[in-house]
Amino acid sequence: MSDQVNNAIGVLVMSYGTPESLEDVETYYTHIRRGNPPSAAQLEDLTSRYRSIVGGVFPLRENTNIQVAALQRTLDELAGEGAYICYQGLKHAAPYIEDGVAAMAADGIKNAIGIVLTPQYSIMSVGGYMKRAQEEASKQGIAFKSVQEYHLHPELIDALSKRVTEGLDRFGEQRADALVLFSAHSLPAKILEMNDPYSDQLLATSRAIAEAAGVEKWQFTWQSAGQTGQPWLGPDILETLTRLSEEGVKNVLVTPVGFVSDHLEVLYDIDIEARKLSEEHGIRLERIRMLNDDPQYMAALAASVLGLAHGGTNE
Ligand SMILES: CC1=C(CCC(=O)O)c2cc3nc(cc4[nH]c(cc5[nH]c(cc1n2)c(C)c5CCC(=O)O)c(CCC(=O)O)c4C)C(CCC(=O)O)=C3C
Ligand SMILES: [Fe+2]
Repeated sequence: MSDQVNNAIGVLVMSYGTPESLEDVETYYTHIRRGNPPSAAQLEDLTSRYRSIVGGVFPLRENTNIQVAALQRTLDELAGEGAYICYQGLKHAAPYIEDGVAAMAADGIKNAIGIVLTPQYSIMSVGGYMKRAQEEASKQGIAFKSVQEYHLHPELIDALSKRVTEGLDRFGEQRADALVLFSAHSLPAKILEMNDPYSDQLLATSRAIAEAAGVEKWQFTWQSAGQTGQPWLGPDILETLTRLSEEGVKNVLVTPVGFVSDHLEVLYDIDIEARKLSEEHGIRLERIRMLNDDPQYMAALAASVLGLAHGGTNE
């Protein structure tokens, strides 16, 4: 098959990946740790966090599947069936990024575009996905371009601002007192020395949503930092919530801007861990509904892919 040219453009849709099952957590965690197996205590800690969010199926796996299928439908509608073919490529689970590119090659695809299911660029995060995809594409003889970021796409901002409005409405009479707390996955603080755009892009997304939703009371905080012995970007959401409670804040709408799915960092780190601390501090914590396969999110992804296909360049 691979000697036959396929004129469709391959779209490599990349996401973090999640274990297949609770038995698979060790393999997954070892991959995240670049081949170093976790200690028994680290493994138990991660497994127990998954146990508290997983009801048979791992939410991120299902949500990535749903997102890729919805993006395929959106591209079919916009460009005609067969013009673009989506493939999944995961960072830390099968089908890995390299598997996705190899599947394109097996189908005879010669031109491909990569896009990651997170809106902001960072050398350590999106840059890592793109490097692996580009390397495999070169090996397979596929011309590859990548969408670097889409953190200010109007459809994305509009979709998120609607969710903020809807989340604030849940506070009822307390709505005017509620504070919108934007959050994103922390990264090792050494990215600050690399001139990385990550934090500026996260703030730009947050500011644009606040403006679109007419929100005046908002802050940004980090979440889900790793324990590596090195400093990570802060303040962490748990510290921020403690400080807010000391300042008398009683109603907080957590709005993750770097995540687009229901998964561990949302369902555990916010919904269980941050909520528990908030309750102890007398804060009512609500969270926006995640985008998952929101049609406007799909429109933002599709427009980014089509923009690059029609002559846009890698930045
Ligand atoms: C920037 C960023 C995003 C957002 C952008 C993107 O989506 O790419 C993200 C998302 C996610 N991170 C996830 C899970 C984990 N990340 C870990 C560890 C790490 N994350 C890092 C960064 C990021 N991570 C980093 C620098 C590490 C340290 C190790 C390393 O240098 O790579 C660990 C190890 C244990 C722990 O630290 O808790 C786990 C289990 C899941 C899946 C959840 C599920 O399965 O439902 C998702 C969506
Ligand atoms: Fe992570």
